[in-house]
Formats: sequence, structure tokens, C-alpha cells
Amino acid sequence: MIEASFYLIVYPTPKLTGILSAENGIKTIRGFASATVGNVACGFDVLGFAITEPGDEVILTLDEEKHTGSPVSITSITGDGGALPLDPKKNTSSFVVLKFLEYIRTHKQIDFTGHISLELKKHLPLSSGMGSSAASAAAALVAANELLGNPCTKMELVHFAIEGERVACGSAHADNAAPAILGNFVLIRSYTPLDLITIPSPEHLYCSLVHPHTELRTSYARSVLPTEIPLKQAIQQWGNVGALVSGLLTSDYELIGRALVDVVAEPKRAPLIPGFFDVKQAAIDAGALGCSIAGSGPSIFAFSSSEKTALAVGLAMKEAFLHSKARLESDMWVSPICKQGARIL
Ligand SMILES: Nc1ncnc2c1ncn2[C@@H]1O[C@H](COP(=O)(O)OP(=O)(O)OP(=O)(O)O)[C@@H](O)[C@H]1O
Ligand SMILES: N[C@@H](CCO)C(=O)O
Repeated sequence: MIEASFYLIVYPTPKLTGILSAENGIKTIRGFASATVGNVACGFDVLGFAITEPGDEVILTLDEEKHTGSPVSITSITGDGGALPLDPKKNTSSFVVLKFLEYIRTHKQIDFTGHISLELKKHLPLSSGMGSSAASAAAALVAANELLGNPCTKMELVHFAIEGERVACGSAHADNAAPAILGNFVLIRSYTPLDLITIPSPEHLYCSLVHPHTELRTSYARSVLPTEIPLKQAIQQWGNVGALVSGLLTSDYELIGRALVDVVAEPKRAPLIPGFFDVKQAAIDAGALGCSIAGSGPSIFAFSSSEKTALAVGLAMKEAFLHSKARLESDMWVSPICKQGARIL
């Protein structure tokens, strides 16, 4: 492991501990879900992956004897600068737990009548392109599922996380929600019905993720995209998605790099990220396999085939943001692909 410095963090995966406390009908569980990168260049809305850290934490306390109006309430949120809603129907972490409780009542014959208090610890920046709302939702869902005896599979939980994205940014895209829960790479073959394919990461694939200190709301970044694209662009895009999936499955690092080309979203969104082209060039010059916008941005990700190169790439990207016209400070993480997905701490 490369020594951690003030902006490089390579995290070990936290060990599992389970129920934090349980007495007199009161149980407390802590869930965790890490950052995710949607799109992965050419896979707009159909491909995403999870990194190991950073991520959001959700602590749920179930009180079987407490009966109030809403079965879920938010008791505290830290790390959001007061930006997030406390209304349980508006915060993705609590909203998805409400959906989960509704589902297990109607489909699993579990009629929960108690109360769940929710504490949200945000470690992901908002509107960052790092799947902040999806991470809150995923951490809350695995904790709720554990609290109620795991009535749902992780695949079932993804449905609720996608609904959480609709609350967060007005569109129910799965490319952050699915990897936040399942880990690895996830290909969304179909949204109706939902058909998800998890793709394991090649052993030596590392992600350098750089978040410039600025915000870009997903809803705005989606509004600048065309509703139709020329057939020529579509052919290029789906050719690269097929190549990227093949490269991941065969650990063909050169092919992964060649496939990281986005002719649909990146051309429209790059102008919204100050210094994007300088950062992308710096990543390639430092040895990255490929580089593109993380999700809807403004974060930028790059893949490398070694941790050492990924560090050099991340540092070069940070420097490029700082020395671009916008002179943006940024945070940087280097991480392998997370295999576990959302989990109980
Ligand atoms: N628990 C939550 N965490 C983050 N955002 C939330 C949460 N609950 C509700 N939201 C809403 O979602 C908005 C952020 O959504 P947006 O998609 O722009 O950024 P994001 O969720 O950080 O995703 P990404 O990083 O993938 O762009 C916030 O402004 C907030 O209004
Ligand atoms: N696929 C989504 C990802 C959001 O993180 C978008 O690009 O709008």
C-alpha cells in the first residue's frame, strides 16, 4: 500500500461487526456504502462501478415500542453543511427505507409497526459525480434490511435505491445506485424490467478519482444532453461499451483504455467542468489507460493498471485542476474497485 498522504487515501475495507446494540426491543445497526462512478465514459446510464472509500454511513435505531406518524425519522445529518433535507420523504436515505418497509409489508408479509430513527453521516460531497445520494440510500437500505432480518436480496434493494435517485435528481438512473449496493462494475441491460449484470474488475485495475471544489447538479448536467443522437455516434458508443465489457472480462487493460471514449455526454458536459481538457490530458500523459467525467461530474476519473501509476495520474490531475484557468483545489482518491458493495459495519 502506498503511504497515505494529505490527499491520497487508499483504504482497507472496514471489518464487519453487525448489530451495534440490542436491548428492550431497541436495535442499532450501522450501514456503509462507498462512492460510485456512473457512465464509465461510454456507458451513459448503463454502466457504473464502486470504489472502496470514501462513502456515507447510516445508523438506524429500531424501537419496536415507539409508534409515531411516520415509521422513519431523521435524527441527525452531519457532513452536509446543512444542505440536505430532514424531511424523511425528501432525503434519499430515509425515503428508500420508507419504500423498503412498504415493500416488505406488501410482498414479504412483514408488517413493521415500530419506529426507525436515522442518523446520516455524509462523507461524500454533494453534486460531485461520486454518487453521493446513491451512497446514502444504499447504506440505509443494507442497514434496514439487516434490522428486519434480511427479508430482501441485494438485487431487490437496488430497486429502492433507484427510486431514491428519482427523489435526489429527478431521474431514476441505476448506474450509481446499482454498484453502490452490489459493488464491482454493474451493467444495466434493461430498466424495464430491471436487468443488472455484475462484472468483476480485473485484478490490477485502479481508479484515480479527483473531485474539484465546485458543484454540478446531476439534474442540470442531464438537461444539457440531446434527446436524440445521430446513428454514427450511437454506433461508436455501443461499440465502445461492448469493448469495455470485453476488456473488463478478459483483463485486457489496453482494450479498456481504448474503449473509454464517450461521444454522447462528455462533449456536452466537458464545458461545464473548468479545466476538464487539461486534466484529461494530464492523466493520459501520466500513464492513465483512459480518463473521462465521473458520472455527471464535476469529478473526473481515470483508470490505471497499477496502484503506482494511479497515484501519479491522480497527482497530475490534481495539479492540472490547480493550474488550469479555474485554479481549482481538489480532493483525490486512488482505489481498487470495491467488490463488496454496501455493507454493515
Ligand atoms: N442523502 C442525500 N445525499 C445527497 N443528496 C441528497 C440526499 N438526499 C437528497 N439529496 C438531494 O440530492 C441532491 C444531489 O443530487 P445530485 O445527483 O445532484 O448529486 P449527488 O447525489 O451527489 O450525485 P452525483 O455525485 O452522482 O452527481 C442534493 O442537492 C439533495 O437535494
Ligand atoms: N448516468 C448519470 C450519472 C449520474 O451520476 C448521468 O450521467 O446523468
